[in-house]
Amino acid sequence: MNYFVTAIDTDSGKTLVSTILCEALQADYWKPVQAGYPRDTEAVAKLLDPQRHVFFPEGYLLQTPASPHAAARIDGVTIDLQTLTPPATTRDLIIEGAGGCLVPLNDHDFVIDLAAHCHATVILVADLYLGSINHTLLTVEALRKRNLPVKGIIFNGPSNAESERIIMLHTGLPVLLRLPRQEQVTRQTIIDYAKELQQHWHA
Ligand SMILES: Nc1ncnc2c1ncn2[C@@H]1O[C@H](COP(=O)(O)OP(=O)(O)OP(=O)(O)O)[C@@H](O)[C@H]1O
Ligand SMILES: C[C@H](N)[C@H](N)CCCCCC(=O)O
Ligand SMILES: [Mg+2]
Repeated sequence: MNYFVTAIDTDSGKTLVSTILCEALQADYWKPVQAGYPRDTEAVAKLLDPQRHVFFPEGYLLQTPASPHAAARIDGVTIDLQTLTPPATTRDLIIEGAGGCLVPLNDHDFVIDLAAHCHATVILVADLYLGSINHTLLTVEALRKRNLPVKGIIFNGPSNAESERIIMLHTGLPVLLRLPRQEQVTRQTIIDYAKELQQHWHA
């Protein structure tokens, strides 16, 4: 099964959550479009057992840390959604987006279109900064408008009980995990939160 990890913004914790998902589901990992360095694929691979997962090469590895459509233009390439076919694997595949849902890949397609193109179920990462209620509800509206299946939300970083309550009330989505801010992210962090995620996965 393919899972597409998106978020309400860039730097919301998709890479960290993707690593936990790979551990929890014993899944492989693919970042179709990487804009700038360090590569998310390397960050994920560093925290997982290399014997148990495949870390597929990026579809587009762009040099500039910018919106993919702009980074691609700087590199003199155009991102073509049709070339971004998920790699074949017998395991589950965790596909990590770039930035949020409506980040442009080119003048026509958005990151959210990749989720549909990959026939993936979406996992939404939301942090709880002031402004995140609006960003989260808008993101869920955009996903629903496209009839994309959404497995649930993962809240990342400092908690905010009232924000969580109102987001759950309006979206009806299950919370798959709450991931507090870590002083240090180690292999043990990934193992611990993978176990917690497994408990909510089939609930
Ligand atoms: N819960 C957390 N505890 C500690 N550090 C975190 C946590 N969540 C995210 N970070 C750190 O914040 C930074 C941004 O997170 P991350 O790279 O996962 O974001 P992203 O959504 O994948 O961004 P991008 O759109 O660039 O892919 C990273 O340095 C990451 O290690
Ligand atoms: C470079 C960065 N870390 C992400 N990979 C891309 C974020 C694009 C955000 C575009 C936008 O919403 O303005
Ligand atoms: Mg990332």
